[in-house]
Amino acid sequence: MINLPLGRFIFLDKNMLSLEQIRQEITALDQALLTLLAKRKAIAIDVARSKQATTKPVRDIEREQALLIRLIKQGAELGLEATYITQIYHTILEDSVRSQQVYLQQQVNANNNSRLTLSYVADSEALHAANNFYQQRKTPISLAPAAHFQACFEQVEQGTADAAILPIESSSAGSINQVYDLLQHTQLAITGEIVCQQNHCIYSNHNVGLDQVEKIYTTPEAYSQADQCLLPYQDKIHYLSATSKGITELTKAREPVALLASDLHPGVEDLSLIKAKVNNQADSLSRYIIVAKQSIQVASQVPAKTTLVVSTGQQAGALLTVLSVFNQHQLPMTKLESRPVKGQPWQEVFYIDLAANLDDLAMQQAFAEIQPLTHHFKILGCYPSHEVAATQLPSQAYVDLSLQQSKEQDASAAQHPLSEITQHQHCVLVSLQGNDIEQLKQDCQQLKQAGSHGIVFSLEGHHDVTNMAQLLAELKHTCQQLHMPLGVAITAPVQIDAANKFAQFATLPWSDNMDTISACCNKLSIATAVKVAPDTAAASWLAQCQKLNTSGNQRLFAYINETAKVNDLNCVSELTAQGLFKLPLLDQDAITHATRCGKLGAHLELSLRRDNQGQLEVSALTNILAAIY
Ligand SMILES: O=C(O)C(=O)C[C@]1(C(=O)O)C=C[C@@H](O)C=C1
Repeated sequence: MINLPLGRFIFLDKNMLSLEQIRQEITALDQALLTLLAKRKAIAIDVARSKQATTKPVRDIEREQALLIRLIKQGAELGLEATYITQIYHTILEDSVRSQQVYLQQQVNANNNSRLTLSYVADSEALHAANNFYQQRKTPISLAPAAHFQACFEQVEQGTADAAILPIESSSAGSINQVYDLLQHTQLAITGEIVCQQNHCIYSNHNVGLDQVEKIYTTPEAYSQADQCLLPYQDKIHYLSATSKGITELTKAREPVALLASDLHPGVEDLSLIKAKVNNQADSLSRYIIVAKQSIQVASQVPAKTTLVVSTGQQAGALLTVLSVFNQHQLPMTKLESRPVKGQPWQEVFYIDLAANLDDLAMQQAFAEIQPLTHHFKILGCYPSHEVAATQLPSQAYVDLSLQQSKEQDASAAQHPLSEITQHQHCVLVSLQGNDIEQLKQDCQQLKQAGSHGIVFSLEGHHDVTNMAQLLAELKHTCQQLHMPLGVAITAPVQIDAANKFAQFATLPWSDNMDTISACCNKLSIATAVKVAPDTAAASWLAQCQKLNTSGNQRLFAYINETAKVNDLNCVSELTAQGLFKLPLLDQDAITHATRCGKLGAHLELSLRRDNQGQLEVSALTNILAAIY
């Protein structure tokens, strides 16, 4: 029998009570939870005060890891899943870090929380980002809508607004050139950044499919973030200068028409959602900057970014010389953008973001060194970095936790077919195969309950494009509902289009015919892991790796079968150390290391099979993959 969490038994007892009574109990529990969360948040400010005195950085990753491990252990005793705990605590810790940063920033900038007039382009999702940002700072805002980005700059320069929020880049469509060009000449300073997730969706005035709509309205910016899904409907696309105009068109039209818009755009909530999350990339992030007349200081405990603009002239190696100064002072560059200079054909200025505080000694030294190397050099601002990356646990911690838990499990639970997953519940991808979608849906549900983090569906034997698309569309839907990533194991080029459309990552077998594998990788737009062949000679490793590296897929990984010979591992490690094997290699060491750096989560891949009686069984550990999706 599956080891049911304790909570389920309590739930059965509660069936004896009326729904009303149970809901009252839930309401009381929620109230108690909120009171505790508010207390925790208040204590975070005490921590910030103590850090102000000791100048310790706000973030303490080791403390967070220890806290998560302790909570996962305590949670397991209470029947709570590890993923449930880590998800909740990532949110709590993010809020704690942000609250501390806001407090420390207010100390160094003497912020009095008085009302601020914020300029923004009226037709944009920026408002949503700004509301969250200023709410956290307990700063009330009045809005000053502007018709375009230039008007935002003008309002702040002329004093009719205190600050402006402007989009600067999106992770799927790149930089917003107009805003970069306006930064070239402004006297304003960048005082903040906001990064937020954006989902583009298709809305309509009728509840119909895309085939039935006559027109699809979009702005060029929105289109560039979701063009792949609209390729079959090119003749229906109508461009508009603003999404709000599209909303007006949809309200006016009698016939079915559609609009591509961000789900954060005001007004979309009154339309029918006909296709959700159509972004070319699953996670589409938008980055905004805040500009104001006065630059700000960033407290030394808070991670900072500094943005500057330089021009170097066109002599050979000029930009390289400037960038190498940052390298020598170990100042990480997070963004480099070039823009043409108006009136000077083929001359360019470079915008550089550095992950460092302007007051750092290394920054001051670097700036002193680069000034003589540049024609033009201006600091656009130093501001708190918005990103608070969720702390990952080292994979060894997961292994220790599952070993400890498996020891504590009674013998009958250990014999359950899915107990292999339960034992590794924090780090498992399960591969499964088949044709029967109902059966597959059930399997996914069981796997989720047993603690699997995701699915790798084997496409072996699937060649019919239409059937494959139908099956994967359903599987994707099921996995989305279960919050599990869907990967596919590709065995033939005909499966690639469906993989790109429905899966979050793909695995490919290593093959002697590297041209075919390389061609597959080239066409895959999702993260792709290529399984490493056993017993390969060093020269052949290199040749294969070079082929893959020229495939054009930027999210390519090699991964090693756990049963690979020690010889293979040594050979690849040696070549990697010499800088010859350039594909990121996901062996156990790499995963542990990456997880420690908070970059990748470790996942073990198990296989799900059915025995002759149709009983589920999980094979022993087969592969090790990292969370590349
Ligand atoms: O203990 C600290 O140093 C804190 O700042 C508190 C806290 C937390 O909220 O638990 C928040 C941020 C740190 O990264 C670690 C823990």
